[in-house]
Amino acid sequence: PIDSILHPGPARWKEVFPVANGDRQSPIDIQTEETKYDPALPPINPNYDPTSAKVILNNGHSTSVEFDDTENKSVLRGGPLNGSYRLRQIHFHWGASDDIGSEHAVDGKKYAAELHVVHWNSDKYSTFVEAARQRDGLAVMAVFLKIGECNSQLKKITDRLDAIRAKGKQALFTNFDPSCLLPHSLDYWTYLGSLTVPPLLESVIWIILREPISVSSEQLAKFRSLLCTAEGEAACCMLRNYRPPQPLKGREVRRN
Ligand SMILES: NS(=O)(=O)c1ccc(-n2ccn(-c3ccc(F)cc3F)c2=O)cc1
Ligand SMILES: [Zn+2]
Repeated sequence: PIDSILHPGPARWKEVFPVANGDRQSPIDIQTEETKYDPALPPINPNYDPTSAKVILNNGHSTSVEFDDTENKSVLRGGPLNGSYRLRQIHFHWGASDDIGSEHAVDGKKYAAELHVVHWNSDKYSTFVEAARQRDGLAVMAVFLKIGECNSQLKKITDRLDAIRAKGKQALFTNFDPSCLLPHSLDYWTYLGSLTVPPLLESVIWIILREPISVSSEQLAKFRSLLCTAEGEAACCMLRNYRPPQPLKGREVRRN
């Protein structure tokens, strides 16, 4: 199963998922001097209903908040997107220390962590799984987390992590609008890429917000105390879960 390949780490994923060496893999290191200003790019327009939030879970390689995506209650529109992309889940990536942890990098600089807000094209496709196999099927908005003040909005998540320490555990988590985790500015970079975790499908329109949000060192430590093992197994902490930057292979990165 996918879990067993996750453990050896990103270097061995290509043995099971040849697309790991594909032409539009993620994450990437964004060279800001090479990004192209596109005056035709409109603002992004997230519109989330807090009652869509359902559960917070530990899936063994990250923690995610899952949303009800059976109707168009929480959607992302605008930016590089054609039509509505329905919110499915949010999750995080982090590292073993505060100086690394993000998946995307900016001019070689990595942030302490990265939030991913995952959506699928509900105008053209009927399920997430179907959309995940299409070139324009998914849209993931990425937000960088930098070490600083305790983030009171993020506290709603970090305070629940002790209830889902073991892999497979979940807890009710509703009345949550992920817009509360977005920075003041919604300025972004955008490029065509992939899932950064197996099955590494090349179906993601990436929207990377240029302004980071803050996270305190103590909050970040709580993510690292999550376990990638189930209850009853020898405990193993989820110290890192980021994929390193992948070759750009001629792709363009645009900015609004
Ligand atoms: N880090 S990320 O690029 O945002 C990212 C990486 C991997 C996934 N991912 C992996 C498996 N799945 C998945 C879950 C349920 C399902 F029915 C089908 C999937 F592909 C998924 O959404 C989702 C998001
Ligand atoms: Zn992710």
